[in-house]
Amino acid sequence: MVAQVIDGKAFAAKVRAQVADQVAKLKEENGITPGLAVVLVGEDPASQVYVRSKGKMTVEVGMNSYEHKLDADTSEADLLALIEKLNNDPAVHGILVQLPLPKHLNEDLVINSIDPAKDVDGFHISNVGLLGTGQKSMVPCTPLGCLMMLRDHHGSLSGMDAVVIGRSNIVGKPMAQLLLGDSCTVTIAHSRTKDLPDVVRRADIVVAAVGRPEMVPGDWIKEGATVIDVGINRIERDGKTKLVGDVDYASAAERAGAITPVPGGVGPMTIACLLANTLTACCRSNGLPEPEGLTA
Ligand SMILES: Nc1nc(=O)c2c([nH]1)NC[C@@H]1CN(c3ccc(C(=O)N[C@@H](CCC(=O)O)C(=O)O)cc3)C=[N+]21
Repeated sequence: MVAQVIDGKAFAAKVRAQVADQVAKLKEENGITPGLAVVLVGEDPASQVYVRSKGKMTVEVGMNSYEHKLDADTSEADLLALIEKLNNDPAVHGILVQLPLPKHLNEDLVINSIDPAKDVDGFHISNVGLLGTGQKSMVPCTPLGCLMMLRDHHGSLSGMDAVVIGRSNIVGKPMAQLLLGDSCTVTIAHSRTKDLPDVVRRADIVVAAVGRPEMVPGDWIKEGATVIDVGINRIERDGKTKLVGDVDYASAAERAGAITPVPGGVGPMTIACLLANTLTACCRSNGLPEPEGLTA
């Protein structure tokens, strides 16, 4: 089988266009402009690239973008004070604190200081609990993007066997919750999983989110399975830097029914879902109906 390529870049452009339409309507009918605040602590070059790209796309869909760049040695008290200010700012509907944070800052404490209604990353313990109990929440952007692509490709996911490789709070665990919510039979696999290849071979849906370049070879993939590759790993090959996923694309594409490429798969969907979440947060805070097709 030669896999159909799931074009995340094109899908993300469609999602952003939907968001832009709704933002235009909000402005015209309600005089409201959604606003997203992004907080970056320190100078990690990769983080700077992502933050720039998020800011650009936020403005492109017609929202207000507020960027806060803080020195790497910013104190926890100063960061918490900024978050408190953003929590109380009515022009700000979404707050994202770029992760990872410098070591001296307590990530859990910082994330849990964000107003859950503005937590567009969906990392606050309240949102994690709401998602886990099937209640309305803010859903983490990367898993939401994966779910949108899976629903678009399959229609219903009901009864499918899904294996999520990776158990992070940011991707693996919320991804498993969303798949369970769509009535998949879900396995969360990780570095200690016994017979990982055989576990993966049972799956109709494989979501790889481990952060290890090309660790899933094609012969772990069941013929016709759908492969969602969340990994974004920068590697050196033939003297050049190259972006690869957690899946060995070439061999997996020979067996999968459908597969997301890296780059151009999950990554662009993550940012599109961040904008979708900001719109959702804005609608909810104003007591307006939620945007259709942009929530879990
Ligand atoms: N609080 C927080 N929320 C995040 O959502 C968050 C974060 N912190 N820290 C860093 C990671 C990483 N991340 C990406 C988003 C888009 C691409 C993306 O668009 N990638 C493109 C191209 C990447 C490239 O060329 O470098 C692609 O895959 O096609 C990648 C990575 C969001 N993150």
